[in-house]
Amino acid sequence: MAPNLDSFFQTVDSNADAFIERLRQAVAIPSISADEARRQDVVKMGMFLKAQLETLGAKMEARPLGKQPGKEHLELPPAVIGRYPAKKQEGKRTILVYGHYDVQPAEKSDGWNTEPFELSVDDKGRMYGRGSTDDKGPVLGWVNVIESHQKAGVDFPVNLLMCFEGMEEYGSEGLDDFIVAECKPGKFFEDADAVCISDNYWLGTEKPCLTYGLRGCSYYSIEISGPGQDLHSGVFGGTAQEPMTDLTRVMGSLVDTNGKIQIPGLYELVAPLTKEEQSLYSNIAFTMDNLYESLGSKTGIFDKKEETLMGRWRYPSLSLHGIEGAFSQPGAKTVIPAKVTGKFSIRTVPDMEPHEVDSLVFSYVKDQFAKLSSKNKLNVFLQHSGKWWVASPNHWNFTAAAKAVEKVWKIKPDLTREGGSIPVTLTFEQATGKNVLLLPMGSSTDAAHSINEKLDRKNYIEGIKLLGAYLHYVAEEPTS
Ligand SMILES: NCC(=O)N[C@@H](Cc1c[nH]cn1)C(=O)O
Ligand SMILES: [Zn+2]
Ligand SMILES: [Zn+2]
Repeated sequence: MAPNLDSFFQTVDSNADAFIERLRQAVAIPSISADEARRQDVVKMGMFLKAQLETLGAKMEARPLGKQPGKEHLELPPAVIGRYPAKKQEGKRTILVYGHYDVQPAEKSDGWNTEPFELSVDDKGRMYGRGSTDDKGPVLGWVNVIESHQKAGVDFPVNLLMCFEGMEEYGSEGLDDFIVAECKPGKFFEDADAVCISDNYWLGTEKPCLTYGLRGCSYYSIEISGPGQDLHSGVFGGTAQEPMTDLTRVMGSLVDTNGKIQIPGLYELVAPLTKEEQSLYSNIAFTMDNLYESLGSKTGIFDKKEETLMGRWRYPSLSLHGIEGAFSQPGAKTVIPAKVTGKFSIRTVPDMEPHEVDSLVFSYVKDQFAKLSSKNKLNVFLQHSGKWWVASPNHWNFTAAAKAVEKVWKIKPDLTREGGSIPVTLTFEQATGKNVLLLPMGSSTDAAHSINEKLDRKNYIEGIKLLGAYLHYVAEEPTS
């Protein structure tokens, strides 16, 4: 029997302003995991979340994850874990949900139209702010679901286990071992029947999706050093070998303008495209205009949607991210940087094994540098890596989510994969041995990681209904 969700939905609608206020408070905490100076804010955000859930009666714990690898002076932010209702309801399914309370860096001077850490809602209901869609909106979605059930007087349909981390945008450091340990018998997550993660996006702006695949991410640094300190280019230019010159040439050799990775052997690690898989792409509701809208330009590599989707989901990509130590301020400083560190990452796909990718990368970078015959020094290393994940959508967890989408959005969802990475997804699948579903709240134009990140009010409020409806359907769905 379909669950009666009317009073829950009405309560979400009548509390919408309070839920937006909750998001405003969360966005105001600059919980940037990549910035050491913001570590206290990351912790503050974790404590904010814990307090909100405790007020609603959830049993919460902030679990320490130890020191940050490579930065032993820094404590990792805690895993905020919880259970709602506090006491297990026997005979009901247990659903484990995951999200992250850290965010990507953001400065107004990057080009934001509004202050990144002040939620700013425009007349079209677009709620701008760092973390609004990635991932504070979806994480607070679960909090709002609990509150709406209480206010509506509706019985909570499942046992909810929660796992919220503060280092996702920095490779989920410390979390894998914690999850594995907590899924063991007698531990916090032992009785999870299925897992749900809301931390990705629709392909366009109109049609919701359920996601069953992610690319992995292997993130590298190339460090090149030479002079003992930064130099005056008038005094030393033409007489010193310059680290930045070497670095840009090595970085420029990694990938071409059309995204083709230049590292020999890399594409040989990729699973071949089958006829069956090839036929899936044309049925996905996605257009080149969806791409151009979210890209903010028409500078896509491919002209066809199928190639674009495959380029995003099932082939690897290599992106250059930045150079630490390089001059990047306005003006015309005539400096020769003494040491520069180039950052790039490779999004990996089935069947690429991260350690095989590493060894191809390291030997290619070393070869390219050797070709320069430079007297400078090279050090190339992996910062972090997370493996790709592809699951089966033929499972009651996905069936329940599809019913919830139809109930809330009045349309059947597309089944999609995603170009981004959520490193712990695979860890949850392996540690629990249960199905993992990605259930996105935001849309393709949300600009996660970019300037002017936003979440549409409609996606937030209907998204809260979707998460709640999913819990009701998943409670009733027969085992598949
Ligand atoms: N919303 C998920 C997300 O943005 N994930 C990050 C994960 C990551 C990997 N390395 C650094 N961060 C992503 O970039 O896909
Ligand atoms: Zn995220
Ligand atoms: Zn992110």
